[in-house]
Amino acid sequence: MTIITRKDFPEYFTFGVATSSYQIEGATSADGRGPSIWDTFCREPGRISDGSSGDVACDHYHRWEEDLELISSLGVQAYRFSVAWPRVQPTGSGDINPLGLDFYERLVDGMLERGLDPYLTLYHWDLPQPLQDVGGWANRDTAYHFAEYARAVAERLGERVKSYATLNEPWCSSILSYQIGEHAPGLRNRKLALAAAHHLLLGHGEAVKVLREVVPGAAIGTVLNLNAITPATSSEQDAAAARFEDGAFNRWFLDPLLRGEYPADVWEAYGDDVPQVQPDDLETIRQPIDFLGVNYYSRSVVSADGQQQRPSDSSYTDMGWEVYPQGLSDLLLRLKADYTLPPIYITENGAAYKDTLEGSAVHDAERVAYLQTHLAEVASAVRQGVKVNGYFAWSLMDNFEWAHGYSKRFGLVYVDYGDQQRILKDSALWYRGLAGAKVPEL
Ligand SMILES: OC[C@H]1NNC[C@@H](O)[C@@H]1O
Repeated sequence: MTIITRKDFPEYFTFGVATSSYQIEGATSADGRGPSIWDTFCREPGRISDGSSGDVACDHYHRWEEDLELISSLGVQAYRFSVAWPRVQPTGSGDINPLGLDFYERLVDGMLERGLDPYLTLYHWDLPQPLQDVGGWANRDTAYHFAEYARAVAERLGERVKSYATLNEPWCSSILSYQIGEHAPGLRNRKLALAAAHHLLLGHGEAVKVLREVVPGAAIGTVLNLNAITPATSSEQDAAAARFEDGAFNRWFLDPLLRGEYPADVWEAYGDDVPQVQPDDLETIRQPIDFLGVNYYSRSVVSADGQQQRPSDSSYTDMGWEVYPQGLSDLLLRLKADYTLPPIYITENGAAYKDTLEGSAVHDAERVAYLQTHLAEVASAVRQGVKVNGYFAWSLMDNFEWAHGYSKRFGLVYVDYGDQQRILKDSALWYRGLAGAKVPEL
């Protein structure tokens, strides 16, 4: 296995860790926070594999100072976190809740005091429930409400926040949520899902306009989950299936954001389910961004019969995802070849494994290997000319893994949910050795 060191990365390269509000904060009714679609979803029987919710999670809302100390101890330069819209604007429109903004102001100031660069995500899936009551992202108005929420956050936090990402993984908050039904609000309607995807992208564009006005000195961008996609065999049928999957999963978001158009092949296949697009929408969506966040976990091996293939010579994480590091460099080189790109950040990369606490240690060798091999691919892509400015490990600590509840552990830090103790896994120690290393004299 390729052993990588800090000198494999450019001097300017940022190492960080990432989390999201609903997955770690808990305190779901504290200080004026309103209900989100995930609070609702978790109460619907059968939606969450272990019947849990984010009501307590990692209790980060109360333990944020301890957690900032933990992040700082990892030697990273940056912390990627998200703001809970329902804390800031409990109904999703109208009144702003100052106590909600107070929490994020404390958090951001706490980062700055510890020399951590705040990388903020405005929307990581916790939509205020009252907006869903009138259609959620399938309702075009939500895009405009999102821009006003972005204004409230940026006006309070300003350019103390180095980087503002509008969305996290719009494919998940539209297709997985409104068509596949695995995520909140748990609908199964492709027309609504494609409308939600369009309005998420429109909300991104409207929010970028607001952020350019309010925080012109901050970096502004968005975050997509993208897959490397491989046909199962060399047959034309499998190749066509892989092209379509690439179109529906990757290009459906990349093309509007970076080219101002939807992929024509996929648009045609969607027939009457395509979204209603107003004349100026795509110009709004395609505004220039300062960075593109890429979340990469695995690849898709696609066959014409629609079955996901599982190559027998690969290993798999606890999520059942193939460990395929080369897919990350393949993806980055493809993005460079096919698009005019802003700088890229790997805003999420990591793996769930069944971790075992042994005294006060977790020997997660598989996760160390996963991180090492994927970071080696990032270094390779950088050497080949892809402008990657940073990498955020998913996740800082074990947390609420959506429909899997607390049954999947992605953290570099183990969380004992019984007493909320945080315990550094071997992967945290390894990552500290890389991220915290002094940048070699060039
Ligand atoms: O499934 C692992 C992660 N993927 N991206 C979004 C995060 O919220 C997930 O926990």
